[in-house]
Amino acid sequence: MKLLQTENLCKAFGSLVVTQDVNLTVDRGERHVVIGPNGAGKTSLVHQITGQLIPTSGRVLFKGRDITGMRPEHICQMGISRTFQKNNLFRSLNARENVRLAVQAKQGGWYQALRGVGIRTAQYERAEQILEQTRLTSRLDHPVSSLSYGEQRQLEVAIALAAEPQLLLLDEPTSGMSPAETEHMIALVRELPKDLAILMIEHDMKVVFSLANHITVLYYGEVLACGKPQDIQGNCKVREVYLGGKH
Ligand SMILES: Nc1ncnc2c1ncn2[C@@H]1O[C@H](COP(=O)(O)OP(=O)(O)OP(=O)(O)O)[C@@H](O)[C@H]1O
Repeated sequence: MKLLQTENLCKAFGSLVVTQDVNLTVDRGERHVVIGPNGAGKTSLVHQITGQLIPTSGRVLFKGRDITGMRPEHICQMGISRTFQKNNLFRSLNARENVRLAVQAKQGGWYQALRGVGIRTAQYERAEQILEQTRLTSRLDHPVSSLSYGEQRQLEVAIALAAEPQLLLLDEPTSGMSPAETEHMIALVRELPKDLAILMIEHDMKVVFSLANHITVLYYGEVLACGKPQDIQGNCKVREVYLGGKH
């Protein structure tokens, strides 16, 4: 059974069809990157998987269960977590507190918050482990507002990991980054546990070919091609509409 499967997924905003019969699968541990020109429907596709958008038709299956149209919190609890194109951090809190709150949310929110100091200590320990995993140990006590842009994006990944996902969705994790920050993010993603599946939207071809073991190309909401990186690189249609273009 596939970890994630979309079946003939369609989404229209009025007469604008942004997802058309998309069939996509992700296996456990797969590093799957979705590419496509601006406006191809990549973010809309991810929003339908994570419940931010309800598909017009078709289904999303996670571990064989139909999750189509479920609420985002419920989908997250089931094992899919995500980052966004723009970050969602508590800017006045430090990195450790941001991640601890995410750990607390995973453990049951307010009920757990009332259960005392022992629980909170364990949450801080878990937050520190995740921040080490995302290369932010030296920034534990720094407020978000003092972190560099690249570090803030790393913190977003840390918060998504706090939900202990089996599938992590990263929406343009390197957009706006300097070359050095991009290299750092590539290394961080490479170091994530091998059994964690990742579905990533990315424009930077260096990042795509550094990380992907599977690529889906979207074009006007449809899957233009799907396969291993070497197949995509050699695909004439893809080269014509995408890789050979300005992207
Ligand atoms: N809520 C909405 N209402 C109407 N149209 C929308 C909505 N959200 C997205 N769209 C349109 O859907 C199309 C696909 O947008 P989407 O953001 O999914 O593309 P994308 O491939 O992620 O683009 P980019 O690479 O620029 O982020 C665009 O034409 C966009 O304007």
